[in-house]
Amino acid sequence: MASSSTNYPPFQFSAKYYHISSHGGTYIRDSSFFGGKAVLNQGVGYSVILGFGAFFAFFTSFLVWLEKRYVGSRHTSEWFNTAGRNVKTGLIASVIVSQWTWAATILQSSNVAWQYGISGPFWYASGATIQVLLFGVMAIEIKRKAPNAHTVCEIVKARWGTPAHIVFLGFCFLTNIIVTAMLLLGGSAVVNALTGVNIYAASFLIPLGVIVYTLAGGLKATFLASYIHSVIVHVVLVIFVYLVYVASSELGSPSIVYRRLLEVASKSRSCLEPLSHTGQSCGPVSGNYKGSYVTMLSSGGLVFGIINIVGNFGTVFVDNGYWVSAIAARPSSTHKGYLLGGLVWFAVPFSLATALGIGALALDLPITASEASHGLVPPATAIALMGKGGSVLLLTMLFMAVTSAGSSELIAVSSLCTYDIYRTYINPEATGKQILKVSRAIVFGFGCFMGILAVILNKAGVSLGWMYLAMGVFIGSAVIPIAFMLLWRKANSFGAILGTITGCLLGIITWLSVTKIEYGRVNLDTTGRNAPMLAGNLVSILTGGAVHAFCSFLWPQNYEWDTTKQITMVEKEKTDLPDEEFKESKLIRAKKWIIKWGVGFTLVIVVLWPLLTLPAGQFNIGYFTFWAVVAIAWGTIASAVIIVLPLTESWETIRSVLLGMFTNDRLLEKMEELNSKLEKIITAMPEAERIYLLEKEMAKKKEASEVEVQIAPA
Ligand SMILES: NC(N)=O
Repeated sequence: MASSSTNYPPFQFSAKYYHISSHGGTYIRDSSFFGGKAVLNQGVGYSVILGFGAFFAFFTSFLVWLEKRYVGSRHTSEWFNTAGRNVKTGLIASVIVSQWTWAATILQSSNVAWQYGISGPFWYASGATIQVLLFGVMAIEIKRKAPNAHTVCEIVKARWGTPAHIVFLGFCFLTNIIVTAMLLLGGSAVVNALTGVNIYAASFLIPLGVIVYTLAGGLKATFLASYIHSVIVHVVLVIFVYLVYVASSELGSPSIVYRRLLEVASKSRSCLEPLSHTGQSCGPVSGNYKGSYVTMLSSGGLVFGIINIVGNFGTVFVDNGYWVSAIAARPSSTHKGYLLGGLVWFAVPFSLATALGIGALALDLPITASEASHGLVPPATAIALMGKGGSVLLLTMLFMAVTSAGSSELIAVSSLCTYDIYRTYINPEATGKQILKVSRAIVFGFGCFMGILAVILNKAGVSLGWMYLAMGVFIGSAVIPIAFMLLWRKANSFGAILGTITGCLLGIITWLSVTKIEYGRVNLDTTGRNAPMLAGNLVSILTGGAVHAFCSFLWPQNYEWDTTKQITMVEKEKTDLPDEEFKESKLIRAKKWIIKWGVGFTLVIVVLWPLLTLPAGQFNIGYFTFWAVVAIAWGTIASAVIIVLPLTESWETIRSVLLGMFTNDRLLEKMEELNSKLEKIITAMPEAERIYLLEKEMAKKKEASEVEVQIAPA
């Protein structure tokens, strides 16, 4: 029960996070959860980083080798950078999920749950799902308007020329750098907190395994690895969700979690020193209806939601990685892959943070604001509920997220450098071999740069939470111009350049000015607060779009995508896809489909769903239980789909590989295939058929006469 006395811990269930002062017998809340002490030893940390890294480097390279040997993929530069443009819905969805599951998805979503209660995970998930759903429209437009492109910037250059190309190349690189920085900041902070591995060593070692398997197999290796990473992330997600709401002896049911959430936020709770410390969660939540954690009426949650929407438009639309995945997809799969990927991904922040972030509050853990913003809420809950096992599970999940998203960033940067710098400005006649060599050199170079960048940011004291909120200020201005590029024929080059640059500059000026006006000083702490971040994010994205639209109305380009359709491949690949796949009428139908479902789901998850929750005010126990059941069900169904679908879809390929590995049947099948192809070619050419039949006849006669010679007595 709550108490205003300092002689008792406020709740029995969290008494272990209080200690008795050495003089005077008063209870003091622990000043932090981790207290600088690692739960696991360094050996475990190094084993996870190096062991998993080495395992995936070996395993995915092996899978790619199997595919080459038994399925017959040719390892050209096109294959390295586009995976043959033939990837099916399930694998594309799994790639999107793993590419979009960052360290922040696991860590920052629980941080906002810890700050704002149930609205935090909801706004994290919905505010970062809609971009993926809507990108499905862009994905289908790439197939229609730039079917041979390798990167987004190739399309920019083909439509708007060199100056725009250089500007957008800069923004795309900035996006890759920001995303990579967040991956390593979150990854190194958690590895350091859980295992004591030096934070700088972790920053350098985490990218190592990723570099190796990306080098070995290019995009296809990252796709195969992504599937395995997605499976592991989802299995661990389901474990944690069931642990908090079903199985744990400390929590274990929505009703217990609900009651605890009311108790820890109650007005009567004393939050004075030493029963709580500045920055720890204690008592009513400022900005929430009735100070409650169980309400969607949260001003902080809503502001975070808006910042989240803006920032994530930048990190999808301006991240070449999503364009590369769309390019790699087969035309009939691309839009469905993005829709399915978005809906499955929703579960990762929503279900996981509704479990681990809300769980941290319900357990009344003495987490500090600094620990939370460095991403340590989920590991704290995992440790509190499962001890060392929980921290190993969380570490594994996080490592999977960081490495698979990291490898997609490596490929994104490598294809930009290769096609947009090397092939465009240095060696336009580059052969496939040269392209492949440059792609690999960039993967290695950027991988090393990732490590150095993380060390610099860690030294500067930048946290994952700060970076996550600031990303939209820097790159948001490029979002609308990039979307216009494929969607609006009037959109002109001048407006795209002007809008993108002025939007970014005005966004940064607004962000820093609001910080100065509101808080009087500009530093990492004050610039990271909600009000300046909201202003900077909104000004950046809206200015970019408004300036571009204004200029395009004044001087419309009236473009018909003829030059984007002329972008060429390096090696002309033979495609296994039927012509039907590229039919304009089919692609138009696909576009209508994704507009209907993408926009429909967007409206449901950012407008309808939150509106429906408002009349509930502070949730009652039934409403909260329903909310928890939705989180459990979404997590479970999404996990089942993303694990099973890619397997069933690729069953033929898996069967081929297994047959090839364990029997000679595959060899015989291949020979039969070859034979029938040869026959088809020959029957299509009457002259060749005549010679073929003549030679066959002669061979028969020769064989018969040899037999006669052998039978005839000497
Ligand atoms: N990918 C994100 N925004 O978690």
